[in-house]
Amino acid sequence: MARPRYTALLMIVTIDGVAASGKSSVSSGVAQALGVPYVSSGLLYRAATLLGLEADLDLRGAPDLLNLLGAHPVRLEPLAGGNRVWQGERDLTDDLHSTRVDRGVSVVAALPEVREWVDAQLRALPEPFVAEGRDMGTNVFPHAPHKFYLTASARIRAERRARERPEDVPAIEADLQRRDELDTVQSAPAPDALVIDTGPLDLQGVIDTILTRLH
Ligand SMILES: Nc1ncnc2c1ncn2[C@@H]1O[C@H](COP(=O)(O)OP(=O)(O)OP(=O)(O)O)[C@@H](O)[C@H]1O
Ligand SMILES: Nc1ccn([C@H]2C[C@H](O)[C@@H](COP(=O)(O)O)O2)c(=O)n1
Repeated sequence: MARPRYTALLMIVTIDGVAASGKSSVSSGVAQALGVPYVSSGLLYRAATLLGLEADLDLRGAPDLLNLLGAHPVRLEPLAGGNRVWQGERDLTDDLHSTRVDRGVSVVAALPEVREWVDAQLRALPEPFVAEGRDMGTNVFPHAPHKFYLTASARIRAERRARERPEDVPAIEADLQRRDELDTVQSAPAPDALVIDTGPLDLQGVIDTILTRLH
């Protein structure tokens, strides 16, 4: 294997941030530059939400949700170009970013039992990787040597998301602000994380900002 260009190659890099701050896109770009997978922790919360919705469960009911997840295990496949989430042979990935999942996932993510379920899967993954989410640098991988936290105004984030979805910006902005509030508990930046306001930067600019700190 060629000599690593970045000191982070053999470690964990955490990229946390608020909803639609660019975590997945930036993590994918950083991971591809490093030649390592990136891990999208939010997808596991989204998968639990989707399966709970499909089973018509009360998303506040941890026991039924955990029974469902135990009976039909979910697997996160971290790849440098993007994550896939499987339940048996079923690829759930393309159904995880719907508005109905968006509107239910904060409820599921607030359940301690579901957080333990997610954290156990993340900590079992073989290093190195880039881990993105809300609490990678605070709770899941507190000893990671390289931590980043992405922010941007709700309006800027909504404008970016509107390019992906046929919804108007004010509606998306309101949804993002609601999710920000619901996710506040687990979304604070780690004290040793570099906070990056992505508002003035394009996507590559954010990726480069991070890579320059990984040499
Ligand atoms: N700095 C940037 N400049 C312009 N567009 C960006 C920037 N960062 C991300 N984007 C775009 O904003 C949208 C949201 O990014 P992304 O899905 O990576 O955010 P996220 O934080 O992972 O979202 P979620 O919290 O919903 O998982 C995507 O279309 C992405 O390409
Ligand atoms: N480590 C994490 C990752 C995500 N969540 C919550 C926050 C969101 O409401 C939801 C989906 O995350 P996203 O795909 O938008 O990054 O899951 C969390 O609590 N902790």
